[in-house]
Amino acid sequence: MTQWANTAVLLMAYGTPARREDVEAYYTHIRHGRPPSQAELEDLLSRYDAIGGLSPLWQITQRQAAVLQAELNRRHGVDAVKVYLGMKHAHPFIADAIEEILADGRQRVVGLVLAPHYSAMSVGTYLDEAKRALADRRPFFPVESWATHPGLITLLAERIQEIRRQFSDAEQQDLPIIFTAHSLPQRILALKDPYPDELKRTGDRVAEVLGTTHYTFSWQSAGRTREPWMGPDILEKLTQMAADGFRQAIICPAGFVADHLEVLYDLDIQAQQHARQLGMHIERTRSLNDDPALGRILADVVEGALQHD
Ligand SMILES: CC1=C(CCC(=O)O)c2cc3nc(cc4[nH]c(cc5[nH]c(cc1n2)c(C)c5CCC(=O)O)c(CCC(=O)O)c4C)C(CCC(=O)O)=C3C
Ligand SMILES: [Fe+2]
Repeated sequence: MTQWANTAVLLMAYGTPARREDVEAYYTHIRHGRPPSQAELEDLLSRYDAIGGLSPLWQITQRQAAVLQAELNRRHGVDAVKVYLGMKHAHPFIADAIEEILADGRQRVVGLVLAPHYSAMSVGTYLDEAKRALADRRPFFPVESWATHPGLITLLAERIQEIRRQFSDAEQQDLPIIFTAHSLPQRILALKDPYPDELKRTGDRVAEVLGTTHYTFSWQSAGRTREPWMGPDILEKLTQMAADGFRQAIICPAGFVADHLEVLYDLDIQAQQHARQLGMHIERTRSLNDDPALGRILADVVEGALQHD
């Protein structure tokens, strides 16, 4: 029998700078302590400017914690399972959240990342940081992946159905779906990292629910580093599709659960502009953000992690 009382959910997300003055420190943290060049910093600042100055990610992350908390309260009573936010690259950091959890006297910790697809380089590093900070002081129940949770599949399928209506009847006759996630350095492939397959499993299941075979995959938002990153990048993908005669497509950024720079800039500004130049009509699916359905999915995932306690 699972004991719910005194459980903590360490809900982890990327984090974003709270103020413009914090962008440099944030970027330095992402780069493992190496400060960016002036040009790199200005490039990042100009992308934030293009989406209105800063990212809404932190506000959305807080609302996502709230919908999960509401669902856990409904299922297990108020305060039995309490959600704590820990960011990878901004305040409150993962280690800060762990200290708060211990100070509150919580007896077990579920580690859950707001990204559905496991990679040792993404979700794996959040879980490693949580484990390091917890240092065996409480039992830890990590969630590695929720890529094929049935609720996630249904929700993404609904988001795709919803965006179809933005296209004319004629366009809907030939409307491929492009599932995207954040690119990672190519070296993860040599390590047999599950990440590409994780995204594929999500896309395959969503397409199956929609009853379509008209879909493909692409990576986006590759980092500005010297090493090669996984492709095809979404911009190359659109170029290729235009060359193959496609005039429209739906982009479903299945690797992300919130509106942030990668969605609002890389897709809504950069990819849109590229598509216009190619004469293509593209639309992206609405982010999950604080949809109560996301709260139910995350609550299921938390319960699944504790099943064997
Ligand atoms: C896998 C992955 C996810 C998805 C899973 C998850 O969510 O964890 C993700 C999400 C995000 N990445 C974000 C921001 C950035 N990521 C960067 C750079 C990098 N990302 C990487 C990986 C990922 N990142 C990597 C390996 C680097 C290179 C690091 C290096 O140099 O060694 C840079 C540096 C500049 C640039 O390259 O653009 C920025 C500004 C924001 C917040 C944006 C906002 O504020 O709204 C979000 C949600
Ligand atoms: Fe990133």
